[in-house]
Amino acid sequence: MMSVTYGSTKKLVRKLAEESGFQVDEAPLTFPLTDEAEILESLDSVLKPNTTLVILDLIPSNAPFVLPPEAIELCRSKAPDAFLLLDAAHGLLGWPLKLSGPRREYPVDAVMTNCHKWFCGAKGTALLHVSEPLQEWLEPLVISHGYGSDLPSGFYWPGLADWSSFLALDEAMAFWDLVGLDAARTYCNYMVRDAAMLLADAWGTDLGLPEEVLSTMALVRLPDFAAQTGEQTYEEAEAVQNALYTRNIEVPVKALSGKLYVRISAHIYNHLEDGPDPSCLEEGGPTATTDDGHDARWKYQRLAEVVALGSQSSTKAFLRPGSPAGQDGDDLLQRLEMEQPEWADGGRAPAVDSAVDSAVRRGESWHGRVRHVKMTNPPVRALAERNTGDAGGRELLAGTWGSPRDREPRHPGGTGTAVRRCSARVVCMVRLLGLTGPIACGKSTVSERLAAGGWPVVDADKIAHELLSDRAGRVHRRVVAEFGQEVLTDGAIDREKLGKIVFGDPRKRRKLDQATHMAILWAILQKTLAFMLQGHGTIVLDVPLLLKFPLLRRLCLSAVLVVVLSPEVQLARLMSRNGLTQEEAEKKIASQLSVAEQRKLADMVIENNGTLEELDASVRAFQRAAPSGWPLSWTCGSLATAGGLGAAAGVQAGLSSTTGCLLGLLGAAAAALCR
Ligand SMILES: CC(C)(COP(=O)(O)OP(=O)(O)OC[C@H]1O[C@@H](n2cnc3c(N)ncnc32)[C@H](O)[C@@H]1O)[C@@H](O)C(=O)NCCC(=O)NCCS
Ligand SMILES: Nc1ncnc2c1ncn2[C@@H]1O[C@H](COP(=O)(O)OP(=O)(O)OP(=O)(O)O)[C@@H](O)[C@H]1O
Repeated sequence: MMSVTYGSTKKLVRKLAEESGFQVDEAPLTFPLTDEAEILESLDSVLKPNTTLVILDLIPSNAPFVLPPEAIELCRSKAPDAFLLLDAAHGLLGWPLKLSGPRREYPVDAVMTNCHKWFCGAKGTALLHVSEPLQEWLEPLVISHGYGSDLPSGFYWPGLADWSSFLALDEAMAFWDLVGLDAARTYCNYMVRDAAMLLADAWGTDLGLPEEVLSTMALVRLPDFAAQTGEQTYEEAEAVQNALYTRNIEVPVKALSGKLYVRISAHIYNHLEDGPDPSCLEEGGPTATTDDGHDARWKYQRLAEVVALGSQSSTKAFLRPGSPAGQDGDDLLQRLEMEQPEWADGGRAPAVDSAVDSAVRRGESWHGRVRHVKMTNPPVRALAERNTGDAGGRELLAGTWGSPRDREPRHPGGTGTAVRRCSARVVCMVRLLGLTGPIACGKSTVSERLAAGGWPVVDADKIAHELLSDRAGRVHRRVVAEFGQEVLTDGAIDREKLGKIVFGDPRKRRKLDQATHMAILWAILQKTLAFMLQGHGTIVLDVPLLLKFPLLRRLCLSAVLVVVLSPEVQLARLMSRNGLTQEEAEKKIASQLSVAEQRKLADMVIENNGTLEELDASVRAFQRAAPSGWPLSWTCGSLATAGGLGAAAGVQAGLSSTTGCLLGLLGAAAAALCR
């Protein structure tokens, strides 16, 4: 391990060493560190061929540099048999930690990290990843029901575990999908470097680490205090840290190479004015630093000021803030409060406080409140909007997905109302999400992912194919009657032939629509009802020509998600997927509404110009951020409308007109009552 390895890890290793008699070597480091090569040299000096265990911090808490990936190669070459363990406690935001796959950057034997720090999960959540060949070494601390099955099962049943923190991780992941981890990291990095410079300038000192190894934290050397002599120790660091704490400043102080350093951090929930404008993320690097004197950086200013004043007084006075003014020198806190009254109440940024208060007043649920606070925080909102990049993203952030009723207080009438409302929701809760977009935009690709995330999909294209291929069916009959034998191959409708006819001719396309659309709608309703009866809460209706089904769109759907892409990418993907010439592909595209027109249908938009990985991230973010639950009246409205439409379709499908009319009337009455 290194001299800066985390304190509790060191204690554990030393205890194990005492018990088993192995030797512990610490790679020494001298601060300030000027070059990351010093880290490698230091490691090189302690690694031996018979080293059995190497524990490295990805970002050591005591000296937060990002471990150079070459350190892993070095360990592998100098200590080939060692078990390599990476402690990535600060890694889930600090560094793009890749555990597997060809671009695995830290190919170690095991990685562990908490999820509650930078990742914003609940306390008690963590991640342990062990490389496959070594997984058989791994034993849960408690042997229980799952033991002996596959590896994860062995860990699942340790007894009276409380799963709530673990389950809440979904919320954290959805949050990061929205905000974008890479952008967040960059934002924090600029902010922390900015703050570190400010402090070093104010104190006339230097940084403990070179800028290029910083992630979301930095070390800044404290100025020497008046009576300070010789090497500074851990105890002195602790005393200064406590002295700052009593002045409403919470910052870790470290003693490194005989000097004291503060470790500062930046997270995205820091108030916008604390750091750079998110425009620093645009190409060309950092632009705006907040140097215009408004209350930007007030926390850092305050730290700078308190320490600067402290360093002028005697160390003794600084360490005894409670002493009355005049005795033992200055009472710093009193002086500061006179000079900067707004600093006296210390602590939290006012904007966050008021956001929490107003959310609580509105009676939002815990999740809603957390999301509200996170999303109304200016830098978080700016980053998330930048990440999702469209009005759809903003809708999600504002939590307005679905009916405005979702924003009402959850349980205004007390527990009884809450329970009644909940049971009504359990019985009737269903959301029908329309998924549409121009040809080859990626609807099927998106719906596959939504289905993998647990939302069943009704696929209109697939329904159309099934209807066309049913030789005994009405649709088959009507199409053959309309287009003749020339669309058949071996007695079956040949979609390629039919496509060639209709995609070049709007009149023929209309004929095909007339022959198919009612039956398609009917089948959509049947399949949707089947999914509803199976108890699904959200059902996706993948309907490419949603515009042609206005009743379905307006009356039944909770929201419409449109997948869009640029015309060039669309053309390329269509040609490549269907093996079409440019002319054929252009004909198909021209037979539909333009991308711009389809956008107008959208309650939410997913852009699909990027890679499949990017699409994955957008879909996951969308799915996680979607609210659960759907107000009863909307569901009744949807059901009733579905009933009405179903009746109409039923007539079309051959039921008696009286039955159809009765069903339709019932549906319409229910819809009118409920909406
Ligand atoms: C024309 C047919 C035979 C072509 O079949 P093929 O297998 O080549 O294409 P596929 O069915 O996968 O459709 C691909 C895409 O073409 C577009 N498209 C299909 N039909 C139409 C149409 N009538 N008008 C405009 N665009 C259409 C949609 O974007 C669809 O996603 C087939 O699409 C069809 O039967 N269409 C009529 C039924 C319909 O409207 N389907 C869309 C479901 S809402
Ligand atoms: N982000 C992406 N990167 C690369 N290829 C993609 C991406 N998204 C979709 N594709 C590919 O583009 C093609 C069209 O996607 P898909 O079939 O999902 O579109 P669609 O909207 O369902 O098409 P249609 O309108 O014909 O039903 C497919 O070959 C798919 O694999």
